[in-house]
Amino acid sequence: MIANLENVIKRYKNKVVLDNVSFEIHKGEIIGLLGPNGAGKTTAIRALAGLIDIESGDIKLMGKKQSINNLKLKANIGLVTQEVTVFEELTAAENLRFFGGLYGLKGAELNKRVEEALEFVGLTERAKQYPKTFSGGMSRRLNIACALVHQPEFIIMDEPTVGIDPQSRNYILESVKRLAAKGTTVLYTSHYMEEVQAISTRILIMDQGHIIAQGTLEELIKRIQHEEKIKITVEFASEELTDELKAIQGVKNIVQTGSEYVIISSAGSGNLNRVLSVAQKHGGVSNVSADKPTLEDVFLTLTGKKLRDGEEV
Ligand SMILES: Nc1ncnc2c1ncn2[C@@H]1O[C@H](COP(=O)(O)OP(=O)(O)OP(=O)(O)O)[C@@H](O)[C@H]1O
Repeated sequence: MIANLENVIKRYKNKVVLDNVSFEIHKGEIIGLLGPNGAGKTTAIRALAGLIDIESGDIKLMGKKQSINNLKLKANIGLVTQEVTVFEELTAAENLRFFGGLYGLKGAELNKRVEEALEFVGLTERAKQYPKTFSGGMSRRLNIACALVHQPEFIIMDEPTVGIDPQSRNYILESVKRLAAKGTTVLYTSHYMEEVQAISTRILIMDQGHIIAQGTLEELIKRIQHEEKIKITVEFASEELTDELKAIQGVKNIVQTGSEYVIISSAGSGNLNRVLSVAQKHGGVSNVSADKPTLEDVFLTLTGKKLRDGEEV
């Protein structure tokens, strides 16, 4: 077992940010921790990495109790923070030498690790350049290299792809898979469900301080497969239409984005005709589809919110 959180509670002032959070991470897994802004992902990671105290509960890393003072345990993990934390006045290689040095690496071993880390993130050619000359994506890749120069067995990445170009984003996602193929365990947080869906061997869904579901993508989708999902595009969206759709028997959730409505009903509701006749009454429908469920639907069914913007339905 790489990590184990048991009934972890963390509060900031009066707000419970981690509310009885429990999960396990096993060797070689790529865990995708998915949740909207403010769900508690970064707080969970900080607690796991021993950067903050918790109010109650237990956190174990590699079988040992995690705490703020456990420096030895921290040496076994790599943490890629949301903010890029490289030094602008050091070259890419010098940054890596600095971080490697913090973990006690020196001499030939340090040189080798620095070269490997640069190669791993595709920055070998940029070794002697300063981060201020880098694109956002390249800086993020250097940030990742700094967190893995000491070759930790567990690497935690907090939204490493926010605000970068698609090419660097793909590069980072591929590098996560390559890390896992080498036996490194990865915890990857994101509010992009496509990323989590693409790389994770197991997914944890977090909302308002709770882990609300966990499992493989297939397992999570199976949980909601009995739901009906109807997508319609209407000619005239209105509050009255939304209210009438909500009132149809069996309808559990409705998400409206402009003129598009996604209507989730419980199993066997057979609501397609009812939905269409309500929409007809309000000006007609220009498009209808019934899609296969995605991770976004799992989130929507469990929370009644869209993942991307945390918007209430
Ligand atoms: N140091 C702090 N002091 C007070 N409140 C905090 C602190 N850190 C986080 N919070 C609050 O705790 C909640 C969870 O925040 P957290 O950063 O863990 O969420 P998140 O899921 O990582 O979101 P994001 O994707 O925006 O980073 C938020 O409501 C946030 O405002």
